[in-house]
Amino acid sequence: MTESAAAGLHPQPAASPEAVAPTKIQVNDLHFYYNGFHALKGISMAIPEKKVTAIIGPSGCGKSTLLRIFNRIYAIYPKLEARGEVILDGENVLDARYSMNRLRSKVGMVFQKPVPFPMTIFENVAYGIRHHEKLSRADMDVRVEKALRDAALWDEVKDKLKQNALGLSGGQQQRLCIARAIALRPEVLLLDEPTSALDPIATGRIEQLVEELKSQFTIVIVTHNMQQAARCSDLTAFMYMGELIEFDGTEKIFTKPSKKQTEDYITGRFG
Ligand SMILES: Nc1ncnc2c1ncn2[C@@H]1O[C@H](COP(=O)(O)OP(=O)(O)OP(=O)(O)O)[C@@H](O)[C@H]1O
Repeated sequence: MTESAAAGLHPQPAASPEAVAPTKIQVNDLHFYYNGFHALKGISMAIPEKKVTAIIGPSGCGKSTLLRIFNRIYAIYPKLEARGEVILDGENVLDARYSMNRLRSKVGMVFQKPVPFPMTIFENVAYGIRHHEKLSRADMDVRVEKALRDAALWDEVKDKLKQNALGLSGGQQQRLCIARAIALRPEVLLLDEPTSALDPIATGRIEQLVEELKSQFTIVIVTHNMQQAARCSDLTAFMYMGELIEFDGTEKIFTKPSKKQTEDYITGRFG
């Protein structure tokens, strides 16, 4: 733990019923720099296991940056730098000795725009599994079916598994991307504005899916849509200009926030 976190300079949010769950990811005094630009400033938070944590805040406040640090996407760019700790199950994933392969198998990510690979629906799911495990054909069939069922897509695609995934609708493509991520059996699922390219019906389907998946995964979702955060998360973090302003149970954030900045944002006074 860093000195400032150890000294309690970044106190954890007050205990709320939602927060009473084991911590899956502990963030300690996290700072992030884009080529010298200080994008995250001393973030500390405890993300509970098998709950949905939403990250909200105005454009440019650092939501996506924070999410991407959880699976170290930035590490491929030489001038980007993270300081502090992101402890996943007791180990700091920012430590260069923490293997990228291991991190990717524990932490899955789904992006804003669904990007299926230009291959069959079946192969989209099987491809990543093959990279990590050697399965028999029969076992692979079972794994792919389970991932597609868990992503609530199986019934719609079971008769066209050999068709190109690019022929699916946007909402189906996003559920396929979720299937692809969960097929690797991650423990944490990161969703970066997963519905911003979708219509309201497809959005509702994904929100319902998030609710169903939280019994199996720890989910962190970045969203611009406050109604979405209110509908589908247990905890909500409000960020502003690279700082974590408030982090608490979603109901409390939306009905009785402790900070004026949070209240101004959720009541639409800025942002
Ligand atoms: N590749 C980059 N290089 C330099 N600065 C960046 C880069 N990516 C993001 N930033 C800056 O870091 C800050 C945080 O960006 P980030 O994308 O995390 O915000 P966000 O809250 O997710 O925004 P949005 O809601 O618009 O997606 C912004 O000031 C942004 O301009």
